[in-house]
Amino acid sequence: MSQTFFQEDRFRIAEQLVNVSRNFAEKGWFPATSGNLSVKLNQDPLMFGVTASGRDKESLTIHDILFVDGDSKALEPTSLKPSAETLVHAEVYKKIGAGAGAVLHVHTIYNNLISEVYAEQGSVTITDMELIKGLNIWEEGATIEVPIVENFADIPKLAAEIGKRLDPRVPGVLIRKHGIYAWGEDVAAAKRHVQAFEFMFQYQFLYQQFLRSGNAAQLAVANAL
Ligand SMILES: CSC[C@@H](O)[C@@H](O)C(=O)COP(=O)(O)O
Ligand SMILES: [Zn+2]
Repeated sequence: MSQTFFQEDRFRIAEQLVNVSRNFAEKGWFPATSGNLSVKLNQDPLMFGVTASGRDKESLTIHDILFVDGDSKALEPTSLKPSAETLVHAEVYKKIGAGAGAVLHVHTIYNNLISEVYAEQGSVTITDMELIKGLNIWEEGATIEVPIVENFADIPKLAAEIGKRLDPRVPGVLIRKHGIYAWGEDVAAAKRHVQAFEFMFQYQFLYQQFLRSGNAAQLAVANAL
């Protein structure tokens, strides 16, 4: 990769990350500086732009993005520290290849709830929802299994466990009581995937709660009258 290409792309990439960061921050998907974002520059050798650790995503700027290699080492001198979870991004890029051009990580109430409710099963099954098409899965009545991994504090271990569970058809992995990592071939696709997952997690959690509340039985009786 030439230095010119790198210089031209870094600005474009940083701007894309800032835009998606502001959008998700408005939804409250980055509480307490949580979350991290990246865009791939090159697959082999791996190079990507990633958010600096501990940044408030509501006020992210292009100066909060640094460029790293597959071992999370900065590609150029910088005072910025890469996200503590940079190795997870690298793992997704290495394992998914061309299908992962951007990786987005958010912490939300519903992805945390759903990851805990289905933790013992090791995955959450989502079936026959229109927004599965938002993941670019078009078959009628499709079913997906979103993997759930334990929230290991050891990041190399966390990255390795995520790597073992990746399914190229399903562009996301939940971490138990932590959040989701989702990816796509570019930032727009990764953003769409995060939105689709979050919608489906919220629906699934609330629907299960509705079924357990007894309202479903009342509704069935009312419909039968
Ligand atoms: C502020 S708690 C969240 C962190 O522990 C981590 O999970 C996270 O998502 C952000 O880490 P960061 O190093 O800022 O990229
Ligand atoms: Zn996190």
